[in-house]
Order: sequence, then C-alpha cells, then structure tokens
Amino acid sequence: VFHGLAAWSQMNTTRVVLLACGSFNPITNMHLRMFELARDHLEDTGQYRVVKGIISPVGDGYNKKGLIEASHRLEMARLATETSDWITVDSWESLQPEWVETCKVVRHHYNELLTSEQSKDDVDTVKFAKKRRVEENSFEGSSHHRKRGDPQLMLLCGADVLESFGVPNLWKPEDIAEIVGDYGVVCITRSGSDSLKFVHQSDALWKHRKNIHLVTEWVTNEISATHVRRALRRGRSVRYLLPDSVLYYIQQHELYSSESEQKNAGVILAPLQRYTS
Ligand SMILES: Nc1ncnc2c1ncn2[C@@H]1O[C@H](COP(=O)(O)OP(=O)(O)OP(=O)(O)O)[C@@H](O)[C@H]1O
Ligand SMILES: NC(=O)c1ccc[n+]([C@@H]2O[C@H](COP(=O)(O)O)[C@@H](O)[C@H]2O)c1
Ligand SMILES: [Zn+2]
Repeated sequence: VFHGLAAWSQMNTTRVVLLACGSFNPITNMHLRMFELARDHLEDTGQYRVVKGIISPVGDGYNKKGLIEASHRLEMARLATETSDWITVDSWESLQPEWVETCKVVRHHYNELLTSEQSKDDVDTVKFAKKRRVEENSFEGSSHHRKRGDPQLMLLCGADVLESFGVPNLWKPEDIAEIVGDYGVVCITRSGSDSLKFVHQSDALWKHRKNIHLVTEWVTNEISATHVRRALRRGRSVRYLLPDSVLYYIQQHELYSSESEQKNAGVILAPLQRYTS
C-alpha cells in the first residue's frame, strides 16, 4: 500500500527544473542557497518535485561593469557545484557571441528538456514531444497546454531581478509575460525588498501571480558578489562567503582587482542599449 501511495504521489507531482540566470561574478554561497531554498519551498507545496538546477552565467556581451571573462565565471560555478548532486552549470548562454535575452535562455533550456525527455521516454512521449517541439523563436506552449506529466522549467531569481522587471527599457513586456505566464518564476526575497507588493502593483505580474512563487529567506543573508569583489580588491578575507575551491581559483588566477572592476566602465548595459536604440 505504501509503495502504491508513494508511486501515486510521484505521478501527481510536476517535475521542475530550476534555471538561474545571472552574472555569477563570482558565484557565492548565497547563489547556491537560493537553489536549496527554492527546492524546499516548491516540494513543501506537495505539487512539485525539483529534479534539477541549472546555473547559466551571462555572456561577456552583457557589458556589466566589472564583469570578468565568462570562462572564469563558468569554471568557478563548476567548482562550486561539484559537491551538489542536483545543481549543474550550463555554458550555452555564455558561449553566445552576443548577450541573449533571458526569455530566449529559458526557451532554449525548455527545448533541451523536452528533447531529453523525448530520447529517454516511451513512444507515446516521443509522439507528443515531437508535436510540440517548438522553434526557439516562436514558443507558444503556455502552461495551460502543457501535457500532464511534462516537466516544468522555472526561472529562479532574487527579489532584485524580479523588481528589475519594472526598470524602463530593461525588459520587453512580452518577455516578462512569457517568462511568468508560460514558465513560472521562483523568487527568493532579499531583505529590504518587497516582492509581494511589487507583484501586487504590477498588472502584468498580478495576472500570473499563481506562477510566481515567492520564497522568504528568514535567515537573511546579504552576501553579494559585489561585496565579495570589493573585499578581494581590498585584500580582505572572503572565506566562508563562497566555497574554498572557488576562492583558490580566484587566488590562482588573480581575479578581481581594481583593474578588472573597471571593465565595461562607461559602457551601456546590453539590454538598455538594445531597447533604447
Ligand atoms: N543574497 C541574495 N539573496 C537572494 N538572491 C540573491 C542574493 N544574491 C544574489 N541573488 C540572486 O542571484 C542571482 C544572480 O545574481 P548576481 O549574479 O547578480 O549575483 P549578485 O550577488 O547579486 O551579484 P552583484 O552584486 O554583482 O549584482 C540573481 O537572481 C540575484 O537576485
Ligand atoms: N531583458 C532581459 O532579458 C534582461 C534584462 C536585464 C537582465 N537580464 C538578465 O538578468 C540577469 C541579471 O544579472 P545581474 O543581476 O548580475 O545583472 C542576467 O542573467 C541578465 O541576462 C535579462
Ligand atoms: Zn545582482
């Protein structure tokens, strides 16, 4: 009976893959905590089973101030996730020659997910997955159309990213609608931000509030990559803010100096550049 119950509840939960997009310049313990917090939260609802986490470092074309080469940021993320049995790192986004809109990154990974399902599952799945296999640029498979048993991909972010949806010329409204409407967002609330209020005040987000999972981090943690870079420039210890393996890598390659912080100084951030011209 118990075996049956377990199988039944497995069948009735949606498998979820969490995708985190960001600079990861460098990756910190808080980035890793985000995944753990999100998984607990989603699985607590009894509706979801989180099967995988993907870290997707942004490409160099993002032009953010102080952003060091993607190859280093990727390697640090790989080192940081070595001990996790479910969080992975993906290089696709960072290898694109130009900055890629987050919505396109989400589509790419959802297609990858469907393709892997297709190859591992039975004929039935092949048939359906094929029918719904979507072009990277014209995804219309809203969550209402997702077939029972299909996995879901959700964007994982912090409150600052969710609230950046409101910054003029940073996000296309149709991208926000697609990410929130068709996929879903898990947002870790950083202290000092009021995501609930933000969702309430935005018609676009309120409409899809059921797809926005707000996770409160009660043990508030202000670790940020900016803080880590600043401490490193000043020769201060950053130990225990990020994994030792990442710290050794930073020291070995002498990453993060006053010089590297000047990268892209005075350059306009790629999305702002794209949407204002
Ligand atoms: N302390 C934190 N609490 C909640 N979310 C966080 C925290 N730090 C980072 N995040 C989230 O992690 C993702 C990646 O962020 P990002 O690479 O910008 O890291 P960061 O630490 O905010 O770096 P920076 O200080 O350079 O902006 C984003 O979704 C961001 O909101
Ligand atoms: N319009 C968009 O798709 C858009 C705009 C701004 C930032 N982003 C993404 O959000 C993340 C933000 O990272 P940072 O907080 O490090 O700037 C990056 O992955 C970036 O690509 C996407
Ligand atoms: Zn940030």
